Amino acid sequence: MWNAARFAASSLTRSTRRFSTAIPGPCIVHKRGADILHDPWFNKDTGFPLTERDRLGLRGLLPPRVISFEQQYARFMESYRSLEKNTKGQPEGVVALAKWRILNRLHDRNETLYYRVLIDNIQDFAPVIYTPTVGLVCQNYSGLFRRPRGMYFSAKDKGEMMSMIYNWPAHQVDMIVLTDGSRILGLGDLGVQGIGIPIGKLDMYVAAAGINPQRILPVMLDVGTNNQKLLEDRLYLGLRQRRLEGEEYISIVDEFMEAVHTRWPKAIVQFEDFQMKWAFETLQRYRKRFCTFNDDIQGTAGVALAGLLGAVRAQGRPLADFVKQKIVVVGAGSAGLGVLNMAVQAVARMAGNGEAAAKYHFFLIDKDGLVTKERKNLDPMAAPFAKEPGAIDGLREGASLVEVVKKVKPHVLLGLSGVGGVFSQEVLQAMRESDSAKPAIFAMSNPTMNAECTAEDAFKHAGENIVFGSGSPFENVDLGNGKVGHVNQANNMYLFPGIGLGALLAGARLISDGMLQAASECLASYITDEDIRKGILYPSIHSIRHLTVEVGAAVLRAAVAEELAEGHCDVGPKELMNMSKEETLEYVTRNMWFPVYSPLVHEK
Ligand SMILES: NC(=O)C1=CN([C@@H]2O[C@H](COP(=O)(O)OP(=O)(O)OC[C@H]3O[C@@H](n4cnc5c(N)ncnc54)[C@H](O)[C@@H]3O)[C@@H](O)[C@H]2O)C=CC1
Ligand SMILES: CC(=O)C(=O)O
Ligand SMILES: [Mg+2]
Repeated sequence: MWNAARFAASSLTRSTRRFSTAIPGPCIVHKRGADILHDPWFNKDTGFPLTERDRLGLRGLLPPRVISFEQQYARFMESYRSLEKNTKGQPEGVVALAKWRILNRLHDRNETLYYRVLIDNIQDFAPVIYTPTVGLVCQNYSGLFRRPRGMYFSAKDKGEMMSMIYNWPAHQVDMIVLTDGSRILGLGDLGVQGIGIPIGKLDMYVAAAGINPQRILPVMLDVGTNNQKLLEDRLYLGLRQRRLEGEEYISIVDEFMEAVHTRWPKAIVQFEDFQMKWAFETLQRYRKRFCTFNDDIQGTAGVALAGLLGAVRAQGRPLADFVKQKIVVVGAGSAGLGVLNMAVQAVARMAGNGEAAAKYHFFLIDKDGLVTKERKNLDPMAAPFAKEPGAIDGLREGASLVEVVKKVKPHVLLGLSGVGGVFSQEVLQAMRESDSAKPAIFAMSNPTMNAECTAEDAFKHAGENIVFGSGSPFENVDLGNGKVGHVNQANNMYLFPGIGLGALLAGARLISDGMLQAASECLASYITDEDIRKGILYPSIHSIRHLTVEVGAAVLRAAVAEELAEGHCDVGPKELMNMSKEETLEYVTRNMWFPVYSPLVHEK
């Protein structure tokens, strides 16, 4: 297995590392000849040196000229840039899918080159392999399907999973992203087609956290779909049945979790894009037994909290003023409730009083308007945030968003509703009357068409003085006279890679609230006061690998402090405990994979 392609980590800076002359250690392969060319983990295309071609039985299977990694890289980028040029003016979706296809073909052929171009060009490529294009890919997945990636466990595999898990070719798996496809971004139930999400998230793990791509596993749990259009689609590749519910459903997830942990006891499982009821239920069910977390509930909450704290700083106020901020959260799903729970914990910590007082300033709105205690069938997860009807500015059960904003004059308006445009012109204009000198608007739903508002509309209607964040990327807004409205990408991608990396390198037994809080605080403190004054709440995606080192180290140190760290490979818990902050950063960086061609050595 590939274990030596690691770079001297201390040289990692905020900028991207260029081609190095350091000779990477060898990598053992158990294949020869054409089998290697067809294995994207080991394939180097025309980059195999002649001696290696001899060693591996490749002579004659490739054109004779050896092309260097740098030349291959340049050649790929040239094709990508000409594709961009040639598709100019074509519909957005067509261009997006064409870009995804060219990257996907490289992914399927040569992972080393793929991850290198991804890391170096993350700003250009993240929107293709992650949100927004990944949403379009999922919607069209059955038609786009050419080669499988990851594993599929279906309701038909009940009783077989313990043996199926051994069909995966890698001996070791560190990071698993699992979905059941029931709530893919803001696009709803996409059934088996949701596999694109675990693939995209794990690509971000490799690019940002340096997780070895041979040790990642995207997984789809196909328990059916309630999407009628898909059930009637003759091309649909998933089970053509309605979703399992209740005991039948949970027994499938249980069996999968047992199978994974039998084969890879230290693997971390990230739950992604589960509908709310199962998102919370599975989190409670597994978080104490396995090293697992729910990205939509916990990763999103950490990123949002960092943004909320940044918004306080942007107003020129001390952090302690967070307890006085009035925050309207639109969307009472797994993401919105996750954010509120974490924000309440933060307020309670800062104010040193009970959580009940903290909730006073938080307002929750769902598809039926303001959530109050009068709500029929009030969801128990939303109940702690339900307001006493009439108690605040006379606001009644089900009050509309615009009414709430007009009466509350919130410091922050945060959308996790999955509904595009729900921050209408009237709502945004009402934010001009906010009690904040610099109101914050977060339109966090994905993909772009599901964002609660566009960046342009936010600055146009709510005023130039806002801070703005969106889940999917938007261009900065030209405000005229040389002024720029900065757009932050408020996306859990700034935390989940570091959470997974820190937990992995700690050998954490589980992922605690303290570890998640450490991740969020690390992100919040990453931004300088000077940047905050410009409305910058999150780092540029260029810095994501550097940020992830810091987040990973913070998570690791929190695991050590809580005595949850059992050690990783040959680094035991005592050694982790004795590491200084700098040594922890160095340890994390040293263990991150970086794509270079390693000499391949064949072993039977
Ligand atoms: N930026 C980021 O990092 C993340 C963004 N998200 C996005 O958040 C969105 C929601 O995700 P979940 O909470 O998991 O979904 P969910 O389906 O659990 O919850 C959606 C909530 O929105 C409410 N809602 C629907 N229509 C509404 C309307 N017109 N006005 C007000 N509320 C309305 C629903 O009642 C429900 O409470 C998705 O679009 C997802 O892409 C989720 C996780 C991370
Ligand atoms: C970003 C993410 O996890 C979501 O939109 O679901
Ligand atoms: Mg998600």
